[in-house]
Amino acid sequence: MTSASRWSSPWWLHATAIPDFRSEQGALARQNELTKPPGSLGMLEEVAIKFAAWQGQVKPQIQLPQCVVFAADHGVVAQGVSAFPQAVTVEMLKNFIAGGAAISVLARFHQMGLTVVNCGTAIPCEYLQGVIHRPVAAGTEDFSLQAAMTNEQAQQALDIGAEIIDQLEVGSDLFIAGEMGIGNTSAATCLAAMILDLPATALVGPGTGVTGENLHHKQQVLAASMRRAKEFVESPLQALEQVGGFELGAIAGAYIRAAQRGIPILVDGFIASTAALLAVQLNEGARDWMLFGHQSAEPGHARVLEALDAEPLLQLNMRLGEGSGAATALTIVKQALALHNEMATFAEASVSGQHLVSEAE
Ligand SMILES: O=C(O)c1ccc[n+]([C@@H]2O[C@H](COP(=O)([O-])O)[C@@H](O)[C@H]2O)c1
Ligand SMILES: Cc1cc2nc[nH]c2cc1C
Repeated sequence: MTSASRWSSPWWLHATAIPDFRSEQGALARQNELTKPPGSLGMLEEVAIKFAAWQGQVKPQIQLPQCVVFAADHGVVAQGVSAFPQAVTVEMLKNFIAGGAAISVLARFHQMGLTVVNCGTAIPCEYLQGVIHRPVAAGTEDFSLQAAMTNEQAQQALDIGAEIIDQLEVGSDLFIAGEMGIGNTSAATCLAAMILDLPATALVGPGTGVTGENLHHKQQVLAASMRRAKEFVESPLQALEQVGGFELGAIAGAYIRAAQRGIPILVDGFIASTAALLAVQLNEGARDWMLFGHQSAEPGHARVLEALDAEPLLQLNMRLGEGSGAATALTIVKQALALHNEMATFAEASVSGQHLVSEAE
C-alpha cells in the first residue's frame, strides 16, 4: 500500500531526484565547442543539455523509452459533452493492444514500450488480456451533480501511477503518459480551471469535435459544474476529487514518481499537461523532470502550458491524446541528442584538416 498512512507523509510529497548540475555544465560547454555558432541549434541545444543533467552524463542517450496509456471513463458524459459515445474508450483499449491505434504505430516506430492501464472504464473490460487492470470504479460520478470521486479514490488513482512507474523495465530512460477517456477534456478543463482559478469558459474547447450549439452546451455544463464544486475545493487533491478523472490522477501520480526516480518525462497534450499541472501542485519538484512535446489544438492547452512556464517542442494542430504528440516529439528529442553527441568540435574539425575557427577567436 503506497497511500498516505496516519503516521507518515504521503509518498507524493517525498523529495524528487535532483538533476546533475556538473553534467549540465559539461553539456553546455560541449554545445559551445561544436562546429556551429553557439545557440544556433536553438531549443535542440536546451533539450540535449536537459537530458545531460537528467542522465548525469555529458553525452546522454535514449535507449528504453516507455509510453503508458491510462484509460478511464467520465460520468459527466451523461450531460452530452463529447462528440463520441462512452463505448469508444473500451473499443480504443482493444485497438491499442491490437496495434492499430496512432500510439501503437508510433510506439512501433520508436521501438518504444507501450503499456495500457485500465483505471476504470464504464463498460467492464477485465477480460481484455494485455491490459493492466486497476479499475478504481466503473467511471467517475457525473461531476455536474456531485463529486467525481471520493478522497480514497483520488488517492487510489495517484497510487496506480506510482505502481506503474515502479514496474517499468529497469533502465527505462524516458516516460510518456498517454490517456484515453471519452469526456476527459471536460474533466481536464474543470481541473485546470480549478487549479488556475479561471472560469471554465477560459479553457473549454471542442475535444473530440464538439462545435456550435453543442460547444455552447458544454461550456454551460462545465461552468455549472465549477459553481457546484468550488466550495469543496481547498487543495489540489480536492480539485481531483471534485472534477477530475481516474486517468488524470494516475498520470499525476506517475509523473511525481518518475521525478522521484529520476526518469525524464515527455508530456503530451491538454489532458496530460493538466495532469502535469496537478502533479506540480502536489509536488513542485516534479516540474524539474518535464519536457513538453507539443501544443495541442485544444484551446485550453496554451493556458496550462503558460502556467507551467513550458515551451512545447511542436505545434502541429494535433488533438488526439494517447501520448501521440509526445511520441511525435520524441523524434526531435532523439535528433537533438544525436547532434549533441556526434557533431565534431572545432578542435576535432581542425585536427581532421578543415580549419574551422570562428572570427572571434
Ligand atoms: O491531448 C489532447 O490535447 C486532446 C485534445 C482533445 C481530445 N483528446 C482525446 O479525446 C478524448 C476526449 O475528448 P472528449 O471530447 O470526449 O472530451 C480523450 O480520449 C483524449 O485522449 C485529446
Ligand atoms: C476514435 C478516438 C480515438 C481516440 N484516442 C484518444 N482519444 C480518442 C477519441 C476517439 C473518439
